[in-house]
Amino acid sequence: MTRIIGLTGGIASGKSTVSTMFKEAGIPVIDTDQIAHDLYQKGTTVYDAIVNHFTSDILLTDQSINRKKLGQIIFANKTKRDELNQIVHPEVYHVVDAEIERYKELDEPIVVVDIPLLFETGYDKECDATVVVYTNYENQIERLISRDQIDRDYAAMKIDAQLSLDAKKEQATYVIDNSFSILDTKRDFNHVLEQLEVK
Ligand SMILES: CC(C)(COP(=O)(O)OP(=O)(O)OC[C@H]1O[C@@H](n2cnc3c(N)ncnc32)[C@H](O)[C@@H]1O)[C@@H](O)C(=O)NCCC(=O)NCCS
Ligand SMILES: Nc1ncnc2c1ncn2[C@@H]1O[C@H](COP(=O)(O)OP(=O)(O)OP(=O)(O)O)[C@@H](O)[C@H]1O
Repeated sequence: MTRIIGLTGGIASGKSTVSTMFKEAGIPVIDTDQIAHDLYQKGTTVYDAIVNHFTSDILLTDQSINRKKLGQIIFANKTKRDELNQIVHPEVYHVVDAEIERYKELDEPIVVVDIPLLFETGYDKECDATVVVYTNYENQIERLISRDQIDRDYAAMKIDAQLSLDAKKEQATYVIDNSFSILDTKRDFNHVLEQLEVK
C-alpha cells in the first residue's frame, strides 16, 4: 500500500528545502512546480492555451513563456490567476495521478507530492497525511525579496495569492518549522519521518 504525503507551505516558506530532505532520505518526491514548468514548453497544449488566453504579449523573443511577466499579471489579479489555474492545474494533476499510479505499481511504500496549493485545490483530500513547512510572515517577505529580487509590495502580493500559512498549519497532519537554522528544520523533519514510521 503506497502512502501519499502532501507537502506544502507558503511561498518561500521552505517547501523545496524540505522536499530535498525527503529526497535525501530516499523518498520519491513529485514536484508540481516542475511539472507545471515542463508543461509550459512550446508545443504543449498548455503552452497553446496560455498564449491563446494571455496573447503573445507573454512570450519572450525566443517564443518561450515569459514567466516573470506572467507572474506579474497573475499575482496582481485574482481573476487572471484563476483563469491561469483553470488552464494549468487539471493538466498538472493528470501528471501527478499518473506518477502516483506508477509508484503504486512499483509498490513504493511512501510518495511525497510537493504542491504549493495543496489545500487551495483540495488535493489534501487525496493524501494520507499532509506536511506544512511553516515560517513567519516576515521571514517569507525577506526570503522572497532576496531570492526573487522583488520589492516588499510584490512579495506581499505573492504571499496573499495563497491561503495563509496559519490556516494551512491548522489543517496540517504535521508541521515543520523552517523559521530558524536548516539544522533546526532538519530536526523537525527527522521527527516527522519517525511519525511516518519511515525506516
Ligand atoms: C506564475 C508563474 C509563471 C511564476 O513562475 P516562476 O518561475 O516565477 O515561479 P514558480 O513557478 O517557481 O512558482 C514559485 C511559487 O509561486 C507560487 N505560485 C505559483 N503559482 C501560483 C498560483 N497560481 N497561485 C498562488 N501561488 C502560486 C508557489 O508558491 C510556487 O512555489 C508560475 O508559478 C505559474 O505558472 N503558476 C501557475 C501554475 C501554478 O499554479 N503552479 C503551482 C504548482 S501547480
Ligand atoms: N531556514 C532557512 N533560513 C534561511 N533561508 C532559508 C531557510 N529555508 C529556506 N531559505 C531560503 O528561502 C528561500 C525559499 O526557500 P524554498 O525555495 O525552499 O521555499 P519554497 O517554499 O520552495 O519556495 P516557492 O514557494 O517559491 O517554491 C530560498 O532562497 C532558500 O534558500
